Amino acid sequence: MLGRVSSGARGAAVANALRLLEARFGDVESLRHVGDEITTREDGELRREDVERLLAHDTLAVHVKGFYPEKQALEVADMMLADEDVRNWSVASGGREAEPSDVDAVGTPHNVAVANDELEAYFGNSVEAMRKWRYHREDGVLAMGPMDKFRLELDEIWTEGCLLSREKGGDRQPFQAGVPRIMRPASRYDPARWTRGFAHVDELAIMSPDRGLFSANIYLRNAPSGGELQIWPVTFASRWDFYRNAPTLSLALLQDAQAQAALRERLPDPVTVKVRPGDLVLICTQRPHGVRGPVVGGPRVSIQGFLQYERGQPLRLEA
Ligand SMILES: O=C(O)CCC(=O)C(=O)O
Ligand SMILES: [Fe+2]
Repeated sequence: MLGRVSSGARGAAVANALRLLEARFGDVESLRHVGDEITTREDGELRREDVERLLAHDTLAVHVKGFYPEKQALEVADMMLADEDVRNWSVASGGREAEPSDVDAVGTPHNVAVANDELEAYFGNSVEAMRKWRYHREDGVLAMGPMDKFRLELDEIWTEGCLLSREKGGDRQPFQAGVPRIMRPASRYDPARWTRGFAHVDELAIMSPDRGLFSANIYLRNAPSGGELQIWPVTFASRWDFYRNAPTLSLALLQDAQAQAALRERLPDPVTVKVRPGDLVLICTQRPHGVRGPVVGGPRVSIQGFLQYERGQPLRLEA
């Protein structure tokens, strides 16, 4: 009888097979994205045709300038910076201990709640956490938060609409639509720390036109220097393209200076998106992307939500 192979041994064997495959057939250059890079809208309108192009991987990003009023974006950013519930967005990657990341979150992102076994608190607080940014101004007027506007308008324009993801069991509580992200200048220079920004994927998977993981970011306040969104223009839509380049692509899961340097050397140069307070940018998070570092001179504030896409189903927003 054959002995059972331990999952660790199997993992190592698979990794080795993929390394051999890449040495023989890998060709990152062949993944270079063809077609449009950034779809930019100057009029503040989120359009169905633009979302369609993003989901079909015809464009690297949809950039809607002035989606949310700039003055209000700065006001909401100040509320976020003053919030007491700030925590570091650290999650373990590549089977390693959780490491501090260069991003703070206001409240708790879902993946952090999973890693820390805090799902009960996450779902107990998700509605309240969203309503924080839907607020009464001093003049008594009710203001809609940036993610509120995005959810409403995406629901209006998208064929199957847009919903919040919901808890599987329990009370079927909603996920949060978005989590505020704060990036601050490094408090000290640490030569061991990678400062150019973390080029990463949030999910490592073949880019299918039928399903995928996307994200919506609404920018609320910029740092004086650094903080642009960068996207590496590669598309891997077939199994063959994916597996024969898998060892290189998987470097985008590691927040490690050596892996980051190797990844940047092998990928084509990134496309840089300059954003202003109030801009909305939609991307596919399976394609390497990151925030250009170092962030210098002041904090960068944004709010981010993930969009789960499955053809024929409503889009699902979660964070
Ligand atoms: O903050 C940004 O500009 C990028 C955020 C990000 O990594 C994402 O949306 O997946
Ligand atoms: Fe990301």
